[in-house]
Amino acid sequence: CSDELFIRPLSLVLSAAVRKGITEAVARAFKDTRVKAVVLCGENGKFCGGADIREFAKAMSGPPLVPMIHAIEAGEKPVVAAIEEMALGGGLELALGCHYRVAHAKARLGLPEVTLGLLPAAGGTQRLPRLTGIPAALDLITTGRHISAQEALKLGIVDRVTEGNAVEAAVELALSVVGRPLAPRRLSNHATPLPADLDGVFEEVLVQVKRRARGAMAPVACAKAVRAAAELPYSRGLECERELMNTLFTSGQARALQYCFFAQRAAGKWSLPNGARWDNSRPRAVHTAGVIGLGTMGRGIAVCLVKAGISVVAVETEEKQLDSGRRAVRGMLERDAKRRGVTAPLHMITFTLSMQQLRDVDLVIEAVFEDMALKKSVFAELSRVCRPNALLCTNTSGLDVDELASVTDRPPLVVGMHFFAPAHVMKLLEVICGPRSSPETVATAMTLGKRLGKVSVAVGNCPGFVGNRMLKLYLDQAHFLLEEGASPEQVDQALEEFGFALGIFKVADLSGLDIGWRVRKAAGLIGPDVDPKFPSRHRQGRRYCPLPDLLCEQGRLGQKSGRGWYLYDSAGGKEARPDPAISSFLQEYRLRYGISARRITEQEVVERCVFVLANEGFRILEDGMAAAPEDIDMVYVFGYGWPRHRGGPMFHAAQVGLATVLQRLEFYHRQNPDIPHLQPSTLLRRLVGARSPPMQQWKQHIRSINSQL
Ligand SMILES: CC/C=C\CC(=O)SCCNC(=O)CCNC(=O)[C@H](O)C(C)(C)COP(=O)(O)OP(=O)(O)OC[C@H]1O[C@@H](n2cnc3c(N)ncnc32)[C@H](O)[C@@H]1OP(=O)(O)O
Repeated sequence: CSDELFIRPLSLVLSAAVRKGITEAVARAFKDTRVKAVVLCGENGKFCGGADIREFAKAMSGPPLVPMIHAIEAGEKPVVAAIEEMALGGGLELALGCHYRVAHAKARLGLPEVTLGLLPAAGGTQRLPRLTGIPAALDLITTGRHISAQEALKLGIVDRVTEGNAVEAAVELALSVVGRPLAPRRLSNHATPLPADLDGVFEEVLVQVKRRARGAMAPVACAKAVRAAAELPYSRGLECERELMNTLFTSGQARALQYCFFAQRAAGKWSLPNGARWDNSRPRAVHTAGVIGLGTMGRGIAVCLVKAGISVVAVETEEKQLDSGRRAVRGMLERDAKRRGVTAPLHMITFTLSMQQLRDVDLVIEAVFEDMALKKSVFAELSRVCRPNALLCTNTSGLDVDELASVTDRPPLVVGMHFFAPAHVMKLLEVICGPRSSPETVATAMTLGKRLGKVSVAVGNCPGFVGNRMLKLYLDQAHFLLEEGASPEQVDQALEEFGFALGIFKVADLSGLDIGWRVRKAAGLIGPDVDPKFPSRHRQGRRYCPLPDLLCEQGRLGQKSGRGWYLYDSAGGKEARPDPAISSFLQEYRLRYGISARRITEQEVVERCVFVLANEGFRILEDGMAAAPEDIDMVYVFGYGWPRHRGGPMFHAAQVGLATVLQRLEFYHRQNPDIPHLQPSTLLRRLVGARSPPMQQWKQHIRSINSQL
């Protein structure tokens, strides 16, 4: 209409073209005497997803965001942001520069820059604290969490929430405020409301952010920028925001986190050598699912399915297990519902001892004990019981999916779905594509994973798949380092300093040392021919470390037994304490085998553990067990506590420099010629020979296109 001007950003993100469009249109609107007020809204019902992250890697072009937002705020006509669906990052900062904000009830708002290694540097760290106060701003800016429109209303971030059309509501508001003074609506004019104990608030936040993301720079910089809003006038606060942003922007951490953003999305775009892809294979609808086995994994999987709105039939073999499984699953669902203020969907799950109850389900996820014979008998039975087109999935963590498929009447409908414990919490799902899994089956498993809130990564069918195949070698290095002179706490500390959520020995204690023990027995590494008094340090033609076996023989099984690599207060105790008994045990061991302990540096711990991961990643790429380095990285970031701000083992190798990684591996291999996995992989050598091309080009250097996917 003639008295208003609608300005529509062109896309989801504030690209150079969109910034240009907004800048020019706002200037026109402010000049045009017919225009009384301005409403900013997005295209296709989405306000704005923030700056265009892809532009960060390029030279800056188009009008910068800060002056654009400043011009809006300084304008003499009211500007109202109509927030539909989302206002994130620079999008929310743009809205904060407007004089009023109206949000649709379903909209999400947030400043997720910290998750990209950045801070809200378009005035967000200065305007938000002035609006909400310090504690709320610190929370939103240092975590990057998205909030609902209702929470935004409570915090004062939006002025109105509507169930109806947000643009119409914004127009109504805009027209109603024409002529009112704008100065009080300019957030940069506001004084920041200060909490009584300012120092205490910041100290607490710094402790929290350092605990949450070890070694990550951005959350600390975010807190510093908010502190500037508390202590400095707006313009000086803005300078501080800019300086902090400049440091972050060029950091390796920001590059790694932005890489993770795109890698996570790329992992969903799977493809198989037969031409089947994410965009040409239709997933099946899944309304009902069976879960077999209600141990730790089965319980978590059942909870995920129910929470995603899928009816579940949960099967156990004995009344006792069924009862404890039922109690555990119901408890988890009830606690979750209570947290979210909703009713627990207990009616969506039935518990039974009869496999027959699975006859009508769309898909079954088997989560029984990791034993091939047992799993085969379950799959043979499922073949008889389930309807012919039901998908059969196994939650194996490393067994041959094709061997399981071979006992069924439907190999194309068999696929691996490897969840990570606890399955209702951990974000990773490895989808194991057997050589006979059909495109539709793979598409269904990948889509189901997404529906369960997981990051699904398609991987090939080899022992341990991607994650555990690499983990084995990482763990081996840690054990060898103990033999050579390190202590578990020294290794863990180095890895935690690097950024891992937990050191490898703490992880091993948490998972239970008997798991690996069983796997080694099954692999024939432990057996009657091993001398119990003096177990060999060489098995199957390579160096072998019997330390974890010796621990298991002593009943030190980890946290659950109160003792493992660490000491715990009681069985199941959480706090890991260094155990002097382990120190003596290691000394005696070295003495017995004539190993003279040497001083091991933090650098050696990290390089050997981390480079061996990347080295195996290169072998996985060569073997065609993962389609791209991004997939390997996402497995590690979402399943193995790899620090996201280091991008993943493959990204880290590229960032350190492939030539350096090669040279360090060669060095360690020369020192340890009996550890074949320290020998640099062919692909790594070839990439270094080709002058370390960027990751997107690595595929071109894989000689035999040997994809198992
Ligand atoms: C001076 C500095 C000022 C400001 C700094 C910033 O604003 S940094 C950016 C802050 N914004 C974000 O972090 C939001 C990132 N995006 C998202 O969280 C989600 O993409 C979103 C917007 C909630 C939409 O989610 P949805 O699940 O619907 O889609 P999907 O994630 O698959 O994304 C669709 C495609 O859009 C691409 N994309 C999304 N956001 C951005 C972005 N900010 N920049 C560039 N590209 C973006 C995404 O990669 C997908 O494309 P694809 O080709 O499929 O990878």
